[in-house]
Amino acid sequence: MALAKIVYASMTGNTEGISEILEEQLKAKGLDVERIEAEDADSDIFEDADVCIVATYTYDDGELPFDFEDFYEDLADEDLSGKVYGVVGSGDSELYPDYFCHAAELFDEDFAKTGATKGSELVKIENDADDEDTARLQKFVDEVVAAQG
Ligand SMILES: Cc1cc2nc3c(=O)[nH]c(=O)nc-3n(C[C@H](O)[C@H](O)[C@H](O)COP(=O)(O)O)c2cc1C
Repeated sequence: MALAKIVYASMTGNTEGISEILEEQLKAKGLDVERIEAEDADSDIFEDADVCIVATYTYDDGELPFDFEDFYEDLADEDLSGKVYGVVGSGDSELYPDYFCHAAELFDEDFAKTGATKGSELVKIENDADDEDTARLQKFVDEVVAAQG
């Protein structure tokens, strides 16, 4: 069975909630799923995964969460060819219009350097996921799963 790993950082719970929705949706598609907090993830965490997902909020005017800094620095050096990736961001476009979900954009760019296949476009969510966002996440999961070889 294919293995999906979701690495996430969450300070106030919004991204954690998003990661839980993703877990549920991926399991419903028949995948094994592991959800790992960024602070517990080494850069080689995706080595045994078929589907690699990062979910992150953005901090301090476009910055990565502190817990993701080391992981992010090393990600582009990993060889993830043959795997599929997808990124989901949570942010606040009203308070931070110029940096909305910027950390998620950074991850999306870096994953492209790993040789992995982009399974779906980046999903940006306004704070916590509502029903509409859950439907967008379902589309994201459907596409990511379908992109596997
Ligand atoms: C100090 C601070 C800075 C933030 N900076 C940004 C930002 O630059 N861009 C953005 O989209 N959201 C920004 N946010 C909003 C958070 O990313 C957003 O509330 C997110 O849902 C938090 O996720 P979490 O509940 O998983 O911690 C900031 C929030 C705080 C408290």
